[in-house]
Amino acid sequence: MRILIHENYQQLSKWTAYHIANKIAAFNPTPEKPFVLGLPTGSSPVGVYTELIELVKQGRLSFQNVVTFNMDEYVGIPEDHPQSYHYFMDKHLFNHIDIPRENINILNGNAPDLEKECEDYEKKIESVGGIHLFMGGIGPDGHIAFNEPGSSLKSKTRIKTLTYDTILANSRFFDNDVKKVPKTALTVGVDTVMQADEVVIIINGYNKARALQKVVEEGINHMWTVSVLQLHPKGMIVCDEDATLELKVGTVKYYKDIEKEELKKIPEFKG
Ligand SMILES: N[C@@H]1[C@@H](O)[C@H](O)[C@@H](COP(=O)(O)O)O[C@@H]1O
Repeated sequence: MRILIHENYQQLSKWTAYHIANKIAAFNPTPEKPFVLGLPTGSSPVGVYTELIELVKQGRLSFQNVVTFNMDEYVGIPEDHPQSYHYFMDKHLFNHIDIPRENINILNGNAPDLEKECEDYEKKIESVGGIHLFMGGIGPDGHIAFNEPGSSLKSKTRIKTLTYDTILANSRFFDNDVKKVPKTALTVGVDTVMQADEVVIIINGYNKARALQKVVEEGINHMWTVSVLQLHPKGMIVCDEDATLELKVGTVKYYKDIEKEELKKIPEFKG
């Protein structure tokens, strides 16, 4: 598992966006052979989305042959609700890039049969040949997508009940009223993410420091679901200095040293 410690959020966002853009360009996607990208919501990826939009606007990157799968969606709020993940993705990415609407996949939290919706989502991922790169964020409790503590590390797409911690954390988007936050969500499973060829997880800010410490310095544990990344052959955490607060000084030095060439690069986009 690689850990890239960037000075700040801006640098982290730029590095990650350029990393993704380079992967798409190098793949040389076509309608028959699209690049398949897994995407998260939340505040963590917003900087990456802003950078990707900029590359598209400059005419240097195209999403014409990119197929996306989002991680999760609340159950029971309308798609045009400002806090739905459908709305979020349109606002922060899809409305500003050249991706065909039919290439966008987001779980439908209002489907008449939610279990079938989840099964169909897995089948759809399979039918396009799997996900090439899955980008993710984490909750302060180390959850990935909505795989709350205690989720099976082999889980697939399904309905999950949200923990009080998550409801509380997300109430900032619902007028700070926990009662307004949906209590269930549809989410890809831990294993759905792990099946991707490459996984890139963004961890930024002080409130993620404890989770980062668990994931990097402790073992794989279902109580910190993102820790399963230790098993991925191409797993990467991209974090900022703030998130490293709980890591040992030696750990931080170690990763900064082995990644120093990569960090120096602030990658160029070659596409
Ligand atoms: N389901 C989402 C996660 O996918 C996301 O990673 C997390 C963190 O959000 P933020 O990036 O705003 O901290 O929020 C929600 O729980």
